[in-house]
Amino acid sequence: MIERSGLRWPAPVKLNLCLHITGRRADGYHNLQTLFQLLRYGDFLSFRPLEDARVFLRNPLPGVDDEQNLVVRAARLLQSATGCQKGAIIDLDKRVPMGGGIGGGSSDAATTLVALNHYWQTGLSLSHLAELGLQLGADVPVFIEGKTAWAEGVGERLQPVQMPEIWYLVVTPNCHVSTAEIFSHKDLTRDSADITVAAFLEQGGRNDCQDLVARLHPEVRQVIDWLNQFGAAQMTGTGASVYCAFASAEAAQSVLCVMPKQWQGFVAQAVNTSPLHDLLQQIDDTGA
Ligand SMILES: C[C@](O)(CO)[C@H](O)COP(=O)(O)OP(=O)(O)OC[C@H]1O[C@@H](n2ccc(N)nc2=O)[C@H](O)[C@@H]1O
Ligand SMILES: Nc1ncnc2c1ncn2[C@@H]1O[C@H](COP(=O)(O)OP(=O)(O)OP(=O)(O)O)[C@@H](O)[C@H]1O
Repeated sequence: MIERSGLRWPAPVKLNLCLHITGRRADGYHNLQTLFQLLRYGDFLSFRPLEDARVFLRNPLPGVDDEQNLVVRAARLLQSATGCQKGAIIDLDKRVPMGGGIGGGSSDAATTLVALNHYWQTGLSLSHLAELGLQLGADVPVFIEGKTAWAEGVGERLQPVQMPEIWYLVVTPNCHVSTAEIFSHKDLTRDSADITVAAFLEQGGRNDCQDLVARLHPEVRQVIDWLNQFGAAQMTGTGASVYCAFASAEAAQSVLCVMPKQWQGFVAQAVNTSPLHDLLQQIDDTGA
């Protein structure tokens, strides 16, 4: 175990390069097909392990009770799944918009499971951690497995895919879209035909939630229309963020520079391997 103080654990975000809803399960959850594209951009966490079972979050999030924070919930879940009696003081450097459809909270949870599994020496495999993480959210497993991937089921059946490491501009309007509300809306399209990953790679795909979200939240429509001037804009997850691909960082940055000020935006590179896994590799290489 490495206990270097100041080790910063990345929690990268994702884009859904398509989101096809193919059916509704008996428990109300939806089966989907999506391409999870990981980005080199996200939150950072640091951990100080404790010899007793207390879990502290040093910087609470506005509007989120510490016990509801996915970071604390992930730590408690690992304790209860393994019987581990250790704890941690956790620093969360929150950089990404909350509730934006880019999986920020899910990625924080995934990084917490992976990091505490390391510090507490609980010895779970990544696939066991991914299975645990699914209890916290449908987007958690992909961040634990750490590969850009084609996903089925509710997002837990993952097949790594190599995608071009191009650049994305991601724009988040100032409105909140509830994932549960969109998935339970009567007008949501739930009968998309299953396609193969090869068909997606050849023809691309769409986001089945996009038209509904844009109708319910006109600001999302405005972002789509604005970004469409520069390329093919698409919404990620259930919104509210919208993205557009660029061949270079400079091209994406030049559009960010003229973005209306009422929106938040960032430019990030697409990556096939999560920065979290780059760090794990570095830890391995330096002889943990
Ligand atoms: C839209 C996506 O972001 C695509 O990556 C995910 O499918 C959503 O993942 P998430 O935010 O981790 O969602 P969860 O916290 O698991 O679920 C939030 C709510 O959305 C609905 N939900 C979510 C995922 C799914 N496949 N079907 C659903 O019906 C459920 O009502 C659930 O109560
Ligand atoms: N560490 C956390 N970071 C962000 N949100 C959190 C966290 N813990 C709990 N939450 C709650 O989860 C909600 C959704 O957060 P998140 O940023 O993951 O949404 P999202 O980007 O839409 O995710 P997804 O794409 O997985 O649907 C927030 O509105 C907040 O109430």
